[in-house]
Amino acid sequence: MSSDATRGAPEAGRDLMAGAEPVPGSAKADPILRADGIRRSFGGLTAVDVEHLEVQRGTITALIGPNGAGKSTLFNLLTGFDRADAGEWSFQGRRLNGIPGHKVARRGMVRTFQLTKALTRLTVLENMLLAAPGQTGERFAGAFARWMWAGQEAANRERALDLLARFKLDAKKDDIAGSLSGGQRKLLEMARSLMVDPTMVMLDEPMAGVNPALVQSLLEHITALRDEGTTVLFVEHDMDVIMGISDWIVVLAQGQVIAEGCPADIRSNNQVIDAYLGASHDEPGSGAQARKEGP
Ligand SMILES: Nc1ncnc2c1ncn2[C@@H]1O[C@H](COP(=O)(O)OP(=O)(O)OP(=O)(O)O)[C@@H](O)[C@H]1O
Repeated sequence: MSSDATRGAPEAGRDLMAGAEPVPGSAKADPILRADGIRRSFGGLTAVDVEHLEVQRGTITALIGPNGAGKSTLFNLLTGFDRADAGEWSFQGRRLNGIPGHKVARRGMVRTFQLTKALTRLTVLENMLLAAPGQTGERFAGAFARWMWAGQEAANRERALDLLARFKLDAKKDDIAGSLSGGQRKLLEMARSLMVDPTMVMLDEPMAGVNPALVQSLLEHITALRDEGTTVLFVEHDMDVIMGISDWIVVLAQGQVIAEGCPADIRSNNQVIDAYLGASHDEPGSGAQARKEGP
C-alpha cells in the first residue's frame, strides 16, 4: 500500500518508544499494560507462554506472528475472555487476573469483536446502543431512577450518533448491520468499542475482509485514536499495514515473544523472518498480504 496514512506514524508515537530496547520483554517508559508469566495450554499444546510483556501508553503496538502463534489467545487472556493457567497482568497498575471481560472493559481496556449473527440482525444504531456503558436503571428503582435512566439513554444515543458520524456510518444508522460491507462492519466494530470511552483499544484484525477503498479510512481512524491519546494494540496479518502504522511491534511465535522493536528493527530481524518462513507465511515487509478473509 502506498497511501499517506501508511507512510509513517506521526513522530509522537514513535518518540515514546525512544528509550525502549528492541528485545523480547523490554521495559517501557510508561507501560499501560504489563504481563508476567502468562500461560495457557489446550491439552498438550502450549498456546501462550509469555514471560514478560509491556505495552507503552499512547502508542500503536502491533502483535504479529505466524498462524497459530497465540495472538488471539493472548488477546482473550488479557481482556478476560479466557482463563490463564498461570501468570499476572495489570492495566494502569491494577491487577486484572480473574476479572471478567465486561469488567475489564469498564476499567478502560476494550477489544473489538466481529459482529455475531445475532448482532447482524439489529440495526447499526442498535448495535451501538448495546455497547453502551451499564444502565443506571438496572440498579435503582422508582421515578428518580427512571428519570436518571432516561437521561443516560439520551446521552448514549447522542454519543452513538456522534461516533457513527465520525465513522461515516450515520446515513446507515437504521440499516440492518448484516447489510454492511466488510469494511463498514470493521468501522462499526471500532465505533462500538468507543462507546465506553476506552483508554486502550485492542483491535483484532481490523483490516480482515476490508475492500482496499476502505483500508485508508480505517488506517486514518486508528492513527487518529492514537493521536487523541488512546493506546492501540492490534493483531493484523497485513504487513504493509503493520509496518506503516505501528510505533512498536511485538512478535509471537509458538506462544512466546521472540522479538520486539520498531518496524525497522523487526524488518531486519532474522529470527522473525525464520519464524514466518518456517510457518510458510509472508516475509515481514515483503508487501505480500495474508488476509484470512477475501475482500
Ligand atoms: N479453544 C481452543 N482449543 C484448542 N486449541 C486452541 C484453542 N484456541 C486456540 N487453540 C490453539 O492454540 C494455538 C494458538 O492459537 P491462536 O488462535 O491464539 O493463534 P493466532 O496467532 O491467533 O493464529 P491466527 O493468526 O491463525 O489467528 C493454535 O495451535 C490453536 O489451534
